[in-house]
Amino acid sequence: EPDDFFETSFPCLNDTYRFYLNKVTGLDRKYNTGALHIKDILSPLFGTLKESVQFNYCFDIAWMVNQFPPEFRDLPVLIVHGDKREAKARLLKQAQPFPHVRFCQAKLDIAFGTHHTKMMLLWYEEGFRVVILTSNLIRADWYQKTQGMWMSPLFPRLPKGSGASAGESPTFFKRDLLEYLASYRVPELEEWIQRIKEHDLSETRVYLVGSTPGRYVGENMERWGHLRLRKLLHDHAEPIPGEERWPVIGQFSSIGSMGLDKTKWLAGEFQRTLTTLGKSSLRSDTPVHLVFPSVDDVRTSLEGYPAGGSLPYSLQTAQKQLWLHSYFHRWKANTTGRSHAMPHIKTYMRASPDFTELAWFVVTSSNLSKAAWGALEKNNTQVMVRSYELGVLYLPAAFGMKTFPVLKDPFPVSSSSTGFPVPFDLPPVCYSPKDQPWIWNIPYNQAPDTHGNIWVPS
Ligand SMILES: O=C(O)c1cnc2c(S(=O)(=O)O)cccc2c1O
Repeated sequence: EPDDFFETSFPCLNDTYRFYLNKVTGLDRKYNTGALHIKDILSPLFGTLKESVQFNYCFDIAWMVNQFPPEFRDLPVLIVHGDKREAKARLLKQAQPFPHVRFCQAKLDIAFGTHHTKMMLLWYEEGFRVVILTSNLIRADWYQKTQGMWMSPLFPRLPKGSGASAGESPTFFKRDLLEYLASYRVPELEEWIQRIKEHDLSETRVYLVGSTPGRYVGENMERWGHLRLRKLLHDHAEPIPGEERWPVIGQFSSIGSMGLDKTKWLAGEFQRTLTTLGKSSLRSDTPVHLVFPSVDDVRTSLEGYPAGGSLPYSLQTAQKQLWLHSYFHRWKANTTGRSHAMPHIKTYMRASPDFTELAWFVVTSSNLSKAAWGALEKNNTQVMVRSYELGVLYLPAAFGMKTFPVLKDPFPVSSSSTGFPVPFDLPPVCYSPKDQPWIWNIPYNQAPDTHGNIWVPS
């Protein structure tokens, strides 16, 4: 049920799951009803903004300022980023003309870690809203890519003097969000932690799945990354008869080094997590489908080869793990009209053998990488996470269901559907023998893209 004046006035949003795709320029309008542009998210229709925080990786500050409606355009914005040294200087220089934009540098003390987390904290006159998303704050990420977000309900202020545990949700989202923010250990977020404490987050039905750089032992191993996901699936999902035949699907826009064979991480600890449902886990016979665009998917996309600029799979990494490519499936999304809008969204899910039901669904900033999800070390007594990541887990039990039915036609969106709007076609389609995974740092000059261009990286 729409939770407040704002959402009822916005055209038909799916407020069962609050999972939305970005608008894509150039699609039939049918495929953009219920999809959101950044200007929609920041619109007064969702609340009267007072201040906001933008957690992200890549920023175009002047463009970002312009996405706010004029009446909100000079309200304070805090940027949480991971840039250092010259990159940090360039970022701060971008904000020279905008005194209302301030910065907070996230600590990145482990090599190759990045600040991938994408989140908006929106403080309104009327309350508070959280958006967890996959898009950078640059024009190209909101133009012709498939991107996703979870948009929270409007969280009202708690009555004065409410206790510390007030406003908690059945999924402990308030505690977990506060712990995630506290993990930055930066003064700039203190006032935001305090503000969130004063609000009622009890209507939240998703679980928070975050990553914060560090080396974790003991109970702390289950706080972040894939061991956090495993803990949630162990504690809040039910075993399913014949679950070994329920495939796992991972879909992402970049890939890290997975080691010399599948046992090193993917088919070991990561698959053990993804196949957990209640007490049972590692099903080594469970099908694992990985969705990553082929060269032809990129070539024939709306953006053409330049879409590959946001699919940073390098030749150096790919040639060390040719075994991985046998898991790959094409990017096909006729269901959402987005087969030619390359994915920058990242999603993970467990589907029924006939792909009509889901046991769970995750939308996140996390790509297929040990840096994002964490990797066990020291004989499985420690887990190392390199990057900041953030996503949400949808579990049927939190929606009073046993499984999520897969929604066949998500567009135009229907606000009351109980079907889950999976953003791409199920079952995923295997690469043909001629298909190759997109690799971003090699030339493609044999066939022109949709704009008649070839790709010759420098
Ligand atoms: O959205 C992100 O968090 C993100 C992070 N990194 C990217 C890179 S690279 O830093 O890996 O070279 C290259 C192209 C796109 C990227 C991107 O979209």
